[in-house]
Order: sequence, then C-alpha cells, then structure tokens
Amino acid sequence: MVRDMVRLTKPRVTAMVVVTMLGGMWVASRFERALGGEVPSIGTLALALLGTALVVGGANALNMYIERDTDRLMARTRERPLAARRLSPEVGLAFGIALSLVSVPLLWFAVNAVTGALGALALLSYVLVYTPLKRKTSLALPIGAVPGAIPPLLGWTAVTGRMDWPGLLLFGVMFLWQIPHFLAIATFRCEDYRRAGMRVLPVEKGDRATRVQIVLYSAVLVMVSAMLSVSGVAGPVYLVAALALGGGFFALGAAGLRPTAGLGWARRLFFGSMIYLVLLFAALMAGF
Ligand code: HEM
Ligand SMILES: CC(C)=CCC/C(C)=C/CC/C(C)=C/COP(=O)(O)OP(=O)(O)O
Repeated sequence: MVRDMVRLTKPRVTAMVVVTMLGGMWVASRFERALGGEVPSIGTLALALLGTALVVGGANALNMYIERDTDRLMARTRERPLAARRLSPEVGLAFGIALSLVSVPLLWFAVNAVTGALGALALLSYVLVYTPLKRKTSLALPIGAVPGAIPPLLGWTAVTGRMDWPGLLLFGVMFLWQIPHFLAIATFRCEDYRRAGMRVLPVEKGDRATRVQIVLYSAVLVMVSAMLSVSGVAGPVYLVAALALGGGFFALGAAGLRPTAGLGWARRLFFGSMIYLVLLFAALMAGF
C-alpha cells in the first residue's frame, strides 16, 4: 500500500520537476547576491523544496483519481494503483487533497505569498483545466505546459519574492521544452491515446502536423534558452552550451521530417528531451 501511495505521486516526474525548481532557486540565489540582496535561510529554501514536491505529488494523485477509468484503457497506465483497483478511488482522492491542503499553505506562509499563489495556480490549472481538457482537444497541451513550467519560477520566487525577467525566461524554457517532450511521446503512443479517447495532436491532426510543431517549438526553445545568458544569470560558457545542446535537440526533432523517421525516432526524441533538459540546467547552474 505504501508503494502504491508513492506511485500516486508519479515519483520520477516529481523528481525531475523538483530538479527544475532547484535550478530556479540556485540561479535566483546567484542573481540576488549579485544585486547585493539577501537570500532566505536554508531552512526556508528547504521548506520551499518540500512544498513543491508535495504540491506536484498532490496534483499527480488528483490527476490519477480523475483519469482512473481512462488510465485503464492504455498499456502505459493500466498498472497504476487506481486504474488497477489496488487502491480505492476515495483513498487516491483523499491523499491528493491532503497533499494539496498541506503544500499550498506551506508555500504561502513558510515561503512567501507569490510562491504560494503560483503553487495554487499550477495545481488548479493542472487538475481542473488540463486534465479534463485532454479528452476534448489537443490544445490541452499548451495549457498543461503552464503548470509544468511553473516549478522553476517557484524556485525563483522562493528566493526573491518577485517574478523577475530571468525567472520568466526559465518559465519560457520549460513551457517550450514540454511541447516536443510530449509530442514525441504522443507519436510513439498514438494508438494507446486513440483507444483511450485522448485527443492528442497526432490523433487529432496527424503525424506530419505533429512533426512540424516539434520543429517549430524546438527552434523557439533554443532562442529563449539563449536569452538567459543576456538576462544576467549566466555567461558565455552557458550560451555556448545552450546553443550546442539546443542545436542537437533541434536536429533530432528535425530528423522527424524525413520520410523514413518512424516510432524509433520518436522514442529517441523523448529520451533526448530528458538528457537535453538535465544538461541545460547543469550548464545554467554552473553559470559561467
Ligand atoms: C504538458 C506537459 C507534459 C506532458 C503532457 C507530459 C507527459 C509525459 C508522459 C505521457 C510520460 C510517459 C512517457 C512514456 O513512457 O510513455 C512522461 C514521462 C516523463 N516526463 Fe513528462 N510530461 C509533461 C511535462 C513534464 C515536465 C514539466 C517534466 C519535468 C521537468 C516531465 C518529466 C518527465 C519524466 C522524468 C518522465 C519519465 C519518467 C516516467 O515516465 O515516469 N514531464 N511525460
Ligand atoms: C507545481 C505543479 C502543481 C505542477 C503540476 C504537476 C505537473 C507535474 C505538471 C507537468 C505537466 C503535465 C501536463 C504532465 C503530464 O500529465 P498527463 O496527465 O498528461 O500524464 P499521464 O497521462 O501520465 O497521466
């Protein structure tokens, strides 16, 4: 049962989301010190980290509660605790609500109101807007990418209490990254999504339109990631790394336009999206 409660939080995704939040926190601390400002205590930052992990875990549990019937229709999700009926829906719902009720006040009162409000916005938009919209339109993706992009901004506002430009650029990087990240998955799991009645882009508009979107979003992603180096939070070494990594990720996406590119390409793009993001954040945190 404990293992299934942990699974309700989607631990691997939560861990990766926390990494992006830590990235925001790290870069904001450097920025704030350079301006001669004060950085909150390590205790406050630890509570910000805890609050973020809990709000993301709670959001994921509520997403699994809402999707317990459609999750049963897809190979990827059918073994989830609520879909497989190993936990009752009430337990999932109560767990998700409990995590949400602890985490948002924690961010709000132990960190600051801006961080609390952004956490609440991410939670509500993910659970109440994105999740039900997945069944209706492929436009759910850019909506779901908003809560997915908020965590680095949570890290930023936890340190500064403000939504400064570099924090918003980090939001932009995460927002744009999610589009190729997910369109790659939606391509190689297209049949699963079709069966479950999820209107993802390859189901709604076809493969070609999806691949064009991957290329377009990757191109803008490279540009926005480069802008971080002129916003004062990272130097020329980061810029070179961002352009090299972005160039590689873009080339991988563009390879999907070749007629021979199939599901193997889409899987490589998904793994590539993970490696790209980790290395980009590492370069940003190194900061030269
Ligand atoms: C609109 C936004 C997003 C959508 C729709 C989405 C969707 C998905 C899906 C469906 C998978 C499962 C892939 C498979 O094995 O078939 C996945 C995996 C993953 N995603 Fe995302 N994702 C989004 C945003 C994010 C964000 C913001 C992060 C964190 C920075 C993230 C991190 C991960 C990780 C670490 C995995 C692999 C681990 C696992 O499957 O448990 N994703 N994503
Ligand atoms: C700070 C905060 C509360 C963030 C919100 C939670 C979060 C991890 C958002 C990531 C973005 C996202 C839409 C993921 C996929 O969900 P999905 O429903 O498409 O995935 P699934 O099909 O695997 O259930």
